[in-house]
Amino acid sequence: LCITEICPSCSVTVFSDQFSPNTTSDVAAGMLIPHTYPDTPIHRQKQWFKETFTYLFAISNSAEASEAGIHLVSGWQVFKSTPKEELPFWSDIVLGFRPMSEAELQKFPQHRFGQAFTTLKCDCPPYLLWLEKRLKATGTQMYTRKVSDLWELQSEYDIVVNCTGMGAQQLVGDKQLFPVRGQVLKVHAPWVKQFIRDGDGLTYIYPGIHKVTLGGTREKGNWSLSPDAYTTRDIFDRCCSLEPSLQAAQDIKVKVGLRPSRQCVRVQTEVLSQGGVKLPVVHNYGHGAGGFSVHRGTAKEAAHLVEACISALQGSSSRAKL
Ligand SMILES: Cc1cc2nc3c(=O)[nH]c(=O)nc-3n(C[C@H](O)[C@H](O)[C@H](O)COP(=O)(O)OP(=O)(O)OC[C@H]3O[C@@H](n4cnc5c(N)ncnc54)[C@H](O)[C@@H]3O)c2cc1C
Ligand SMILES: O=C([O-])CC(=O)C(=O)O
Repeated sequence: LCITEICPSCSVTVFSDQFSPNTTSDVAAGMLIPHTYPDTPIHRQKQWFKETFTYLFAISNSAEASEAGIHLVSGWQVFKSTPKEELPFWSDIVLGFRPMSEAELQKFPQHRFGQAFTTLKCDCPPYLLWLEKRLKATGTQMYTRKVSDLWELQSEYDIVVNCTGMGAQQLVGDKQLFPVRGQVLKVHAPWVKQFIRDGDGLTYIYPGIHKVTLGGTREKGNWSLSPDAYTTRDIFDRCCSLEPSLQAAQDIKVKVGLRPSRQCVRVQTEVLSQGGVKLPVVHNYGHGAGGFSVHRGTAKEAAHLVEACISALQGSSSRAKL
């Protein structure tokens, strides 16, 4: 979508072996709370988050909000002891960030410190379907197809953009990319209106428009997409200890996804070459646990890399195909 906005003269084709609701992004809670990428400079991560927050905040204030599944949500991040970094880098981007009061902390007898703020949440899959609709409206073609080698696209396309998430491990042999398995529950508990996140990142309660997401797990190197019954019970118990009213939650569904994790998101141009023929590839994958929080920022940066590739394609047809 960003490419169609930044490079409007391009024709864009999307190939994917899975579409919504069968992607990792469909499993996510979709909360805008960044995760830090250790090898990406903080100013770049902050810029990605700011662009994403600004973009979604505008949608949340528009008549599109409910179809797009974007809404503001207030709540608390609570800690058993005061964290080293009391002010995270994103504290001036979310709204109304402040330390929790003693009165608020009384709700969490096992926690000593907390941060209250308002952020945005994307409800998935509605947000993904809304994006798909907007993309189709630009004339973009979408096909179900698994790409086994980027070079197979060379004869038909001038530039390839690789947004394959965990699939990049096989597709481009990226050994720095690893899965971090996450299991979550989606439950019916419409009285829960505030988000609650344990600062250790393991337990969270995120109310969406129709369902509340209860999490979670972080299992590095585990490729299993099968729900685990013991883990379901454990997540439920942990969430009930933060919000006891969840004991009355109904209609519990279990979902599992593999976070495409890396020390840094790979937003980068690479020029493949075979027998003197070149194929520019713009990579945009490796968003780990924070893809929703930075998706618009990384997509815009990738689209600017595409723009630069188009400028570099001198002598080729004036109408670049992606
Ligand atoms: C349990 C859980 C909770 C999460 N909660 C949050 C949250 O609250 N906030 C947040 O910011 N992030 C969250 N995340 C992280 C977020 O889900 C990911 O960062 C994000 O979904 C990654 O998006 P992606 O488009 O790169 O990958 P995907 O959604 O996996 O999309 C990749 C696409 O590429 C396709 N593909 C792959 N290989 C090929 C190939 N060879 N040929 C053709 N197509 C291919 C796939 O079919 C798929 O459609 C969570 C993740 C999990 C698992
Ligand atoms: O950590 C969170 O708050 C939710 C999330 O992004 C994840 O489970 O990956």
